[in-house]
Amino acid sequence: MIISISDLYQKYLTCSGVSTDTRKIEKDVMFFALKGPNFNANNFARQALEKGAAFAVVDEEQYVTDENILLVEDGLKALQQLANFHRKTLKIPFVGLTGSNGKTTSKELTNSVLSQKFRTYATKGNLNNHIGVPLTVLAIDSSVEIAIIEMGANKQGDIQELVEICEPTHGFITNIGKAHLEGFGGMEGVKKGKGELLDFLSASGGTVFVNQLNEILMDMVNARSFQEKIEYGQKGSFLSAKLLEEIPFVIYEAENGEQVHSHLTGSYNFENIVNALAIGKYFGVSAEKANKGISEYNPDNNRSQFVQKGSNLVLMDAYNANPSSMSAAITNFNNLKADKKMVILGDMFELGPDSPQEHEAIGKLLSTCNFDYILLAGTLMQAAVKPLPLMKVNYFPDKFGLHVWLQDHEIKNTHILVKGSRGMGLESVLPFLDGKF
Ligand SMILES: CC(=O)N[C@H]1[C@@H](OP(=O)(O)OP(=O)(O)OC[C@H]2O[C@@H](n3ccc(=O)[nH]c3=O)[C@H](O)[C@@H]2O)O[C@H](CO)[C@@H](O)[C@@H]1O[C@H](C)C(=O)N[C@@H](C)C(=O)N[C@H](CCC(=O)N[C@@H](CCC[C@@H](N)C(=O)O)C(=O)O)C(=O)O
Ligand SMILES: Nc1ncnc2c1ncn2[C@@H]1O[C@H](COP(=O)(O)OP(=O)(O)OP(=O)(O)O)[C@@H](O)[C@H]1O
Ligand SMILES: C[C@@H](N)C(=O)N[C@H](C)C(=O)O
Repeated sequence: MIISISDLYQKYLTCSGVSTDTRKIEKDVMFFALKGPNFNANNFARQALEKGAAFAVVDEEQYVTDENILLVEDGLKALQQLANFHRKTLKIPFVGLTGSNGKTTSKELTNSVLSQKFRTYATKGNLNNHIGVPLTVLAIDSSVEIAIIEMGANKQGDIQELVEICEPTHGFITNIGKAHLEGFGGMEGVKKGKGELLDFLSASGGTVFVNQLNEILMDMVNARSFQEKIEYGQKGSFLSAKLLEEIPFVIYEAENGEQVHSHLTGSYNFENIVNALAIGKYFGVSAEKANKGISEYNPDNNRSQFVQKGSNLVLMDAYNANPSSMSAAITNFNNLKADKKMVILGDMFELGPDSPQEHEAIGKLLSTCNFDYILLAGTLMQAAVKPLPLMKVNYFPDKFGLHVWLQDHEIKNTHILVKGSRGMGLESVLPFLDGKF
């Protein structure tokens, strides 16, 4: 018999957590069997119990072979409904955020600031989709005072689905950029899709935060009405900070006059910092503590991360790439003072019909920069070569050619930017960059 969500919730309350993967299972969890492109996890229900799960939730009756295997109509929907059921029991602020770029960094910074004063729970890593958001919500226990939920999308409707699960009380959009253009159907589609967070906050009496310096976001916010609107970024507004240096690392002057040194590079990361400062101030975190939260945050996972390789300093930004973040990273790197500079750039995915012109635009931007080496990899990046006839460019249709080139050329005392879409996995170049070849 199909179990109701409220009965499932009573069982969840006796569990140590929730898991969707028998390869990473922990004792006494509730295992949800999901279906994906590679596996039907109903097949792993018994294995989940054997590995220590307290219950396994399946959506095909033939797998109900134990009293602790529970049947639901649809495993994914049940996971989402359970998360929302749990959400409704948590009477705490939920800060929801989305945007084309800077979500993870803004989320980590916001968490770092708020955790100076509160017990917080923030999305782990990048668990930001229709599976990741429910898992995040279900990991929040009653000791948590503020939740920070990152929401990702690659098409319209995604954010709508996520806000209905996590019901944010507060929220902001980091920015609107040229990311996932294929699924969103262009920039207007991105605005509409990301705007689903604003629609929810508007309809539910929530609080919106908006950086006044971002005209697109201001227009989107001003097109809706909100119970509470917190505008920041400009002198005289709710909160402002002054960018003093952006490269190699952002240094800013805070409202309390402190000069704060961050571990983040580029003016684009200053925007992420200001988001976190505004939210911290709203929730009553003192300026000193908020600044401490910002200066303590050090990026990892290949997002704007400086790595020393022999005599070379590598700016690893290979977690993802799209026209907005690629342009921001190139422009920032161009401003960096160094004797020798190299860029290793890979394809940007999910751009649909705009892909050739967006790659070409990156070539045009590179033609205005001053780099000693330009290495471009991937079939899409070929379009970036055209605007660079007079420059010394090395183009490789695949990573193999790029690796061979790096093996054959001894690169020393050079600053190197590495950026490309996740699917390119450009972190593979790291072993070739320590100048030992
Ligand atoms: C469904 C799932 O969680 N899959 C993960 C799994 O994939 P796998 O290759 O093993 O195969 P299946 O998906 O077919 O598996 C089905 C289930 O079977 C489980 N299972 C498998 C084998 C086994 O021995 N035991 C098992 O229990 C399995 O765990 C499945 O539950 O493993 C992969 C490797 O770890 C994971 O990568 C895969 O995760 C998928 C992709 C996923 O969506 N995970 C979420 C928890 C998540 O939040 N992932 C984020 C990335 C989110 C993201 O891409 N965000 C985008 C925007 C969102 C767009 C949205 N519309 C979308 O389509 O997602 C952004 O730009 O930010 C992360 O992992 O970082
Ligand atoms: N405010 C910003 N504007 C433009 N680009 C940015 C901004 N913040 C970060 N980036 C770029 O995007 C990269 C990824 O940052 P981050 O992981 O914070 O974004 P994200 O939106 O979470 O991406 P994803 O959802 O793919 O993880 C950074 O390394 C940087 O190149
Ligand atoms: C990894 C995923 N969240 C993402 O950002 N995809 C784009 C297309 C990328 O990899 O650059």
